Amino acid sequence: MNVRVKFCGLSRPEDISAAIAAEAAYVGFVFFPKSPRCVSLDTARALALSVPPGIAKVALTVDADDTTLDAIVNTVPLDMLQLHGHESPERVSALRSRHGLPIMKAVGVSDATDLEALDTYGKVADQLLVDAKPPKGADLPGGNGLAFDWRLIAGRRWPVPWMLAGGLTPANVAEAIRLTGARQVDVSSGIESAPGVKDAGLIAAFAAAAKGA
Ligand SMILES: O=C(O)c1ccccc1NCC(=O)[C@H](O)[C@H](O)COP(=O)(O)O
Repeated sequence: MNVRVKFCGLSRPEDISAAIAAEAAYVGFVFFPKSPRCVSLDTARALALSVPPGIAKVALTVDADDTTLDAIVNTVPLDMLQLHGHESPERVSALRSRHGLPIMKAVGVSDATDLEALDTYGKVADQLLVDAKPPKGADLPGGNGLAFDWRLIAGRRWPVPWMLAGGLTPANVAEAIRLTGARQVDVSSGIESAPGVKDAGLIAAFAAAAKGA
């Protein structure tokens, strides 16, 4: 299956090289100060400028205010915004108009009651990121390396493209794709040798496993 892969939380030139070699469809830059993957505007700009055409550059933010988002969008050449906080459907629509960029809204899933939010955001976002819900009290709203029960979304479809995320690794991504029917997958922790440190071997292995699913 031709599965499209997003590598999230890249922070070094060698991460971009590994993502290019692995035929990434998307690369993600994290702008969340508490994250070990957080990049400065200057770093993100330099990395984004090194990404060849055909790979979408995504900025990940968490309940960011307009000033912060304006600075990101005006500094970093981007193709998409990923909203990973509690942004309302109205905020998603407003940011889509304000920045003229497609919006991917992350929705955390832990049980069936979380699925309604996917239907709601599927009406206003350009893409959905179907992620694991962070545990209560977690420092990070995403990127925790935790998976949810993929059977919850087996056979589910939404009116916009969607991406599966949460605890994916080279070892489990093929099974996750088989169970959910995902055509796009997103990974961060599962391609790291330590928090925030991407590993080129794991990036290659993840892409091979996803594309071979
Ligand atoms: O990666 C972070 O540090 C992060 C911080 C704040 C919000 C979201 C964050 N990451 C999201 C992702 O990298 C992924 O989109 C997704 O949550 C999957 O992450 P993982 O389970 O680590 O593969």
